[in-house]
Amino acid sequence: MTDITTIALHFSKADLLRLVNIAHAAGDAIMAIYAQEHIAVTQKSDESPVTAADLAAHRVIVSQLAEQFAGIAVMSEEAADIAWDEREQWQTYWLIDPLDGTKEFIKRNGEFTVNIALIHQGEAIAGVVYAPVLNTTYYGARHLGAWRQDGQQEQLLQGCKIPRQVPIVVGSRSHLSPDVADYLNNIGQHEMLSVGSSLKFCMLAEGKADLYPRLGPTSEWDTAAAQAVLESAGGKVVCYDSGLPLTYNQKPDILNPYFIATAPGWAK
Ligand SMILES: Nc1ncnc2c1ncn2[C@@H]1O[C@H](COP(=O)(O)O)[C@@H](OP(=O)(O)O)[C@H]1O
Ligand SMILES: [Mg+2]
Repeated sequence: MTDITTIALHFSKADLLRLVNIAHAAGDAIMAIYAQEHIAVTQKSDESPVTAADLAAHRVIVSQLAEQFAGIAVMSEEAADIAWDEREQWQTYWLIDPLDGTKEFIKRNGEFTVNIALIHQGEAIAGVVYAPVLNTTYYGARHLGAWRQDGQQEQLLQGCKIPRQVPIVVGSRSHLSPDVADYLNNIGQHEMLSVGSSLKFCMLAEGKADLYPRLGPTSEWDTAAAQAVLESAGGKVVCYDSGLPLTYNQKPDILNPYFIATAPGWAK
């Protein structure tokens, strides 16, 4: 067994807390830019926005991962130009979105996150999602569980203990698609919450919502860390068409298929 496989298969709570510290360091870099009066925004080739905060967080994460978990490949939203020929060989790698919810960051509503996931054989097996403005961190790993940390306090995530009569659905604040609107018309009575970034998955993990239908585009780095948190809490993320779990690095295209994420205990 190689060292890398050992890390993936024996990922410990101590390893997870090291990842949390890396996400917090990236959050500090983001907040230094958030505090500035003017935030310069550049459009990427796909017309999505990028700021100095995305790039600063990327650099912090990549350098600290290399220091603390040497030898594991990294794919980041901010360094995604890696040929399929090369990455299809990867059994284990870090998949990161240094700043998910860039539009929310620009709007300064706090609903943006740092995301670091460990992918092993196509599955998101560990992940950290940190919302620096909210001072809240969600983290989890398969076979360990999932937690929420506010300051020093840590709470185990297990979804909602008592099923709700009227389900709460979460959707994107900035990218709600017509397909989601159609889906919602067909699910009967529900309450709708609009939230930016990967926080939506975390709300399912902590029992604040029941369902997150994403019938619109996302990339693999948008979902991996939060999927790891949600699944470690007992929830699910499945492809809308196939009903199979959402997987990573199984195809050249980095876009995810449409998916449905559900809270622990969701049975409808
Ligand atoms: N047309 C599109 N193609 C690919 N990804 C898209 C997209 N529209 C939105 N997204 C993704 O949705 C993410 C934001 O999620 P939400 O809408 O749930 O807040 C964005 O992450 P970034 O902010 O990291 O770019 C972006 O990657
Ligand atoms: Mg993103």
